[in-house]
Formats: sequence, structure tokens, C-alpha cells
Amino acid sequence: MARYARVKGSIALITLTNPPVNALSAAVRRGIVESVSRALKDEQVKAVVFCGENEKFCGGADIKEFSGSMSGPPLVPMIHSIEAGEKPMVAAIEGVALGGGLELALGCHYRVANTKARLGLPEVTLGLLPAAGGTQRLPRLIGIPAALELITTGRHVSAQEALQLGIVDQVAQGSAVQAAMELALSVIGVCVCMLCVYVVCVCIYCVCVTGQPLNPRRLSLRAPVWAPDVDGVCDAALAQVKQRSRGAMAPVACVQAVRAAAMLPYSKGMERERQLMDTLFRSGQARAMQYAFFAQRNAGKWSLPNGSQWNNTRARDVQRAGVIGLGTMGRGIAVSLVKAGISVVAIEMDAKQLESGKKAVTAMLQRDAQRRGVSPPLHLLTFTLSFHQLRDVDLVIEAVFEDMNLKKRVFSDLCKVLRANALICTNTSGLNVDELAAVTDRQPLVVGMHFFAPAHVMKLLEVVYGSRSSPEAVATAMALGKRMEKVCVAVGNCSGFVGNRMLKLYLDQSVYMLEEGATPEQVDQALEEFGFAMGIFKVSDLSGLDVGWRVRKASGLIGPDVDPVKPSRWRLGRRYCPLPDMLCQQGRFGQKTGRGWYLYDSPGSKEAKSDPEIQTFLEDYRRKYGIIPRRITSQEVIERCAFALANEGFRILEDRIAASPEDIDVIYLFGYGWPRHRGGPMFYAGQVGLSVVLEKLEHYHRVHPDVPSLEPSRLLRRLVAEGSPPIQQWKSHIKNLRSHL
Ligand SMILES: CCCCCCC/C=C/C(=O)SCCNC(=O)CCNC(=O)[C@H](O)C(C)(C)COP(=O)(O)OP(=O)(O)OC[C@H]1O[C@@H](n2cnc3c(N)ncnc32)[C@H](O)[C@@H]1OP(=O)(O)O
Repeated sequence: MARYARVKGSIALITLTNPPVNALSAAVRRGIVESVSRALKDEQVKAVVFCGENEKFCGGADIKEFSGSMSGPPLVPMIHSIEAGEKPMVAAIEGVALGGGLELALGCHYRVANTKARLGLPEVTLGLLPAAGGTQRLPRLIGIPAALELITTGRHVSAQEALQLGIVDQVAQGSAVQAAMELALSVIGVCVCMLCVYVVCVCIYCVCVTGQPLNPRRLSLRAPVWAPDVDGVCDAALAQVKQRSRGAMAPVACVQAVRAAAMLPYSKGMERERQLMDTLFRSGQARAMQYAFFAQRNAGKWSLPNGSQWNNTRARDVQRAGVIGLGTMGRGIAVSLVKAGISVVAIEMDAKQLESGKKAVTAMLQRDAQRRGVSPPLHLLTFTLSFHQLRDVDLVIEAVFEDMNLKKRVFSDLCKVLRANALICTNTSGLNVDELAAVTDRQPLVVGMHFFAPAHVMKLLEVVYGSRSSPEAVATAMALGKRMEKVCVAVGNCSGFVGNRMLKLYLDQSVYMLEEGATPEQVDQALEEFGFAMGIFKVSDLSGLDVGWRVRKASGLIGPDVDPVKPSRWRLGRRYCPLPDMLCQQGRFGQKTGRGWYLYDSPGSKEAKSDPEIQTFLEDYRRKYGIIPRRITSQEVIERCAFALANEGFRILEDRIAASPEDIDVIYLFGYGWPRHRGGPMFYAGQVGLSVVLEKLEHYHRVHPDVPSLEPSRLLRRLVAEGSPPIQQWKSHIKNLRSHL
């Protein structure tokens, strides 16, 4: 849909009307084509201004349409006819001009943006490239290096940066539509300075240039942007995206398309753009990334088993928050809260820790402010040793050491000082939220907020509702997380919640494969080739092997009855791998001690190097237990890790700990480095084929009957029995499964 109006006598104003972001659906494209044709025919109309309803220019092509059969006028000829139009076309950009939205604007002869507008070509984040001429017009406008950077990253730029780059002609402080109309009038030879009454070429009063020819403004008419160093620039960009994108096809295709803009005339470049897009458009990677886009948005639409949900529950306003504990987690949480404009009372138990926490938080905020060219909001912070300073906070986030007794003590102390209606949130990575809530005088006001380290950087937040948590408390934690710019997922209470409950099985498979013959390097390489940012053993070294060791000790898996020389490989009725414990006994805690699964130059350094001692250690271990090592292929690594994750994901769905497979995938995408172009473990299982996953799990379970978690879940069996429906339908099958219990 597009609205047509004639304004100021000679301007056709075409408004894209498809809230909330005026995406270019078939109806919008039809509306634009009809409106442009009307404007070109209407003799009274001398110029055309495009804008978007509700001060949002356009969020791009309608992503929902990509999964169906595309109908309606195609974008490329539509934009071409705008550019070829014999009347000046001006884009008035407010809010956003993204993807096809910016490509539409690039087809216009002039672009005006409001100061708050954001512009970009984010198609690469959807597994695509800007295939409505974006890869050919943008380089012709701003040059190859800048276009490569924007197109391969999908980064949004501010109006100010767009002006500097030459993407827009003007930045308007007020209404971009108003400014665009003035520009249009001046271009058609109607000077708007009010002093000059004639149609002129250069007004002597305001020196505006009127009656401009349109050809120089038509980007498609410009020659290829060749320069002597262009090959080198494109080669360097290609090398960079290959290294960064971990197997994703779209960034590579983006470089290839932009290279064409340097070498080929526009029409040939457009052919190349179309060919590359055809391949991407049909790819599983594009489907995975578009699924991830909608899954992320769906996670915000949380629901609880009792029917309360995002649109029927009000969140409380949080102005002032307390953070208990200024270790790594507490520091990151305090920084994120302050950046969201929330006053923070930060508490530590002793003066020395308080001082070092204060220094660290202040430095992080100063660095961030310096990068953004603003002053750090340090006035929002109070550092104190006294719980009494918490008396007027709306909410507290406890981030002390992961120890149930310590947390319980803190919770009961908090109840003595907090206002009766203040929320208590615990930053725990897996402890029982109900058990903690039980020591308080306000069980409905207790929720878990599981942040990921470093908390000021990592996007994921699991909001954990206990059996007595009130919907209002969940809504408040979800809204607070959103304000802190986190991707929030509401999850139920169980050991490890969603992310760490699944992680445990993934870790188990990884160490079992070491026992059976693999090396940490082999496993990590297979995972990194699959697309993970880091292999599991490098991640373990980064997080610290001692963390899991403590958890295993607390859960009774490690105790005085374990043989120190030849620890048992069978505990609590199932296979157990003592390798991580044995490393910890040697003081190998990972990066922090300079040695873990890998070797580091010094404690704290990050570059992982193979350690011959680990190879010898693994060989000795296998000998000691009589294990004959075998060759483990990358395929086996991926199958055992990814299918173990998905299998537990199905159980989590059966248990109603996660509301949907999409929520599980969002957790893995934003918290555990799962490659976006593979959608998430649940999506991946669907893409591989549920019957294949079932068959593989049955096989691995047959080979390893002492690993019960490899036994295929009931939900997976049910879905396969019902013909492997698409992931969006799994939820209804969970209901069926429960009704048969
Ligand atoms: C062979 C075919 C060739 C086709 C031509 C190819 C060339 C063009 C390709 C493209 O244009 S692909 C799309 C490129 N655009 C984007 O990637 C932008 C995506 N959107 C966003 O980044 C954000 O939504 C936003 C625009 C910055 C707004 O953010 P905000 O936080 O304000 O709102 P959201 O919660 O993200 O979104 C609200 C609502 O709108 C839906 N939505 C957003 N963008 C699109 C879109 N482009 N298509 C369809 N729907 C979109 C989003 O899903 C939300 O929906 P609900 O959850 O409320 O239902």
C-alpha cells in the first residue's frame, strides 16, 4: 500500500503505508508502481517525494514473503523506473532506510535524512545480498571500500555518517519530508527562499541551484568504479569475510557482487548481482538466518504455562537497582544497567573488593563513553559496603559466587532491608530459583536473570521463572533486560535452565570423544568448520575449567570415595569422564593459569597452542583404562555434539522449560556461539531431517548404551512418527504428547 497526495501544487507525495516498518510487501510495491506512474502522467506534478508512514521510511523487502511464492511487481524494475523517471524523485528518510528501503532511496535522484535516521544494507544478516541494485548503485555513490564495508557487515549508519559518506545529500534537523519537499521545489526551479519570484537556475539571494539535470543523479548511468588498487581491496575484503564468516556464503557473495560494480557496466553488474542472489536465495543458510530473525523477535513474546504473557502483563518501572557482588558478572551487569540509564547501588563484602570493582566498572564505562564521544554516566553509580543503601531500590540483581548457601544468606539479608515490593533477581547459571525464593518473604517477586560473561557484552539473558514467580516479576525482568539491550528469553526452572542443561550433554560428548581417540584440536576444528566461533575446548579454557569442577563437587559427582589414581568412569549409574577433573587436579584451569586443554604463553593470554603434554596425557589415560583409540571423523563430532544438543532441546520442550524451539535456538545463537547461518540446534535438526537425527541418535545410543542422554527423546520420536512437521508446528505436537502421558 502506498498513499498518493499532491502537495504544494507541484509535488506528488508517495507515502509507504505498511506498519510497523513499511516493509516492501507485494501490496506496497504495487502501490508504488501505480503512484509513480500516476505522478509521471500528471502534468501538474513536477517532482516526487517518497516517505514512510509513522516517520519510518522503510525496513526493506518483506522478509515474510521470502518463504512463499513471490508475487507482485519485482523490486528491480520498480526502482529502475523511479530512477529513469523524467521528474526529480527525492527520498525523505525518517526512522530507517534498510535493505530494499535504502535501495529504493538509491534509485531516487536525491536523498534527505532526518538526524535520527539509520541507514544500511543488512541483507547479509539474512543470508542474502542487496539484490535490488544495492551492490551496484552504492559503490557508484560512495566508492568500493566504503560500500564493501557496509554491504559485507550489514552495519547501520547514522544520518550524520551517511552524509559524510555521501549516501544522503542533506540531513534535516526537523521533518525530512518537509526538507525533501523544499529540495524538490528547488530542483524543479521553484526557489523556496521567498525572495525570488522567478524560475531561475541560480537564485542570487540564497544561491540554491535550480533546474538541475537528472542524468548525473542517476547512479546506474555512472561508469564502473574502477581504480588501480581495486583488485587488492576486493581480495583483502574477501580474505577478511572468509575468516570472519565461518562458512557463511552471503558475505563472500557480497564481495563478489561489489567487485562487479568496479569492473562491469551497470547492466552486467546487475546480472552478476542477480546470479549471486539466486544461489543465496535458495540456500539453506538464507532460510536459517531468516528463521533466526523471526525467532529473535518471537522470544520477546514470552508466555508462561499459566497463560500470562507479554501482552497481558504489565512490567514495573525500574529506576534504581542494586547489584550485589562486583566480580566479573556483577561488574558487567552494573555497566549494562548504568548504560540503560538506571541508577545503581553496587555492593561488595569487603573494602578491597569494592575498590577494585569500582575501578573496573568506572574504567569500562569511561572506555565505552570515549568510544561513543559522550561523557560517562558515573553519577548514576553508588559503591558501598552497606546493605542499608538498598532500602529504596526497585530491584536487586544478586551476582555473588555460584554457591547455594551463600546466595541464600544474601537473599535473607536482602529481605531485612529492601522495600516490601522490591524484586530480587539472582544471576545464577543453573541453581534452583525456587529453593532460593523459599528463603525470602516474597517468593512471587523472585526471578532468575542468567547473564552471560562478559555481561556488558554478551547479548543473551535467560529470565528464569520459578514455580511461584509472578507474571509481573517476569515481565519486569524481561523489560529490564530489553532496556539493557539484551535478547531476553523466558525459561522455566530446572538445573542449568535451557542453555547450560543442554551444554552439559554437548560437553559430555566432547570429552567422551577424547577418551575414544580424538584430540581437543580435532574436536575444536570440526566445530569451528561447522561455524562455531570457538571450539568447545577453547571455550572451556576461556571460561575456566575450575567452574565445572566446583559444580561437579557440589553435586556429589566428585568426592572422597573417588580413586585418585584411577578415577571411576562410571558414576551415578552412567558413563562419566574424569578427564576434566584430572586436568583441574594438575592446576590446569585454562587461560587463567596458562594451561588447560591448550597451552598459553602466560596466564591470561588468549592464543591457544597445542600442548604435547595433553597428547601424552590422553594416550596414558587410554592405556590405563584399556581403551583402544580409533579415528573420529569431523562428521561424528558434529553429529554427536549437535544431535545431543537437539535431543536435550526436545526434552526441554516436553518439560515445558522452553516455550518453543525458537526460544532454544535464540539461546544458542546469542549465548553459545551457535553459527547463525545454521539457525540453531533445533532448526538444524529440522534441516538435517528429524528422521535422520533419530536414526543417528539410535545408532550412537546403541554404541554407547551407558550414555542415557543419547536415547532419542519421546518428542523426537513422536514428530518423526507424525511425518516430521516443520519447526513452526512442533508446539502443537508437544500438546498432543502431553495429552498422551
Ligand atoms: C528474489 C527476491 C529479491 C528480493 C530483493 C532483495 C533485496 C532486498 C532485500 C531486503 O530488503 S531484506 C530486508 C532487509 N531489512 C532488514 O533486514 C531490516 C529488518 N528489520 C529490522 O532490523 C528491525 O525490525 C528494524 C526495522 C530496525 C525495527 O526494529 P524495532 O526494534 O523497532 O522493531 P522489530 O521488533 O525488530 O520489528 C517490528 C516488527 O516488524 C517486523 N519486521 C521488521 N522488518 C521487517 C521486514 N523487513 N519484513 C517483514 N517484517 C519485518 C518484525 O518481524 C516485527 O514483527 P512482529 O514481531 O511485531 O510481528
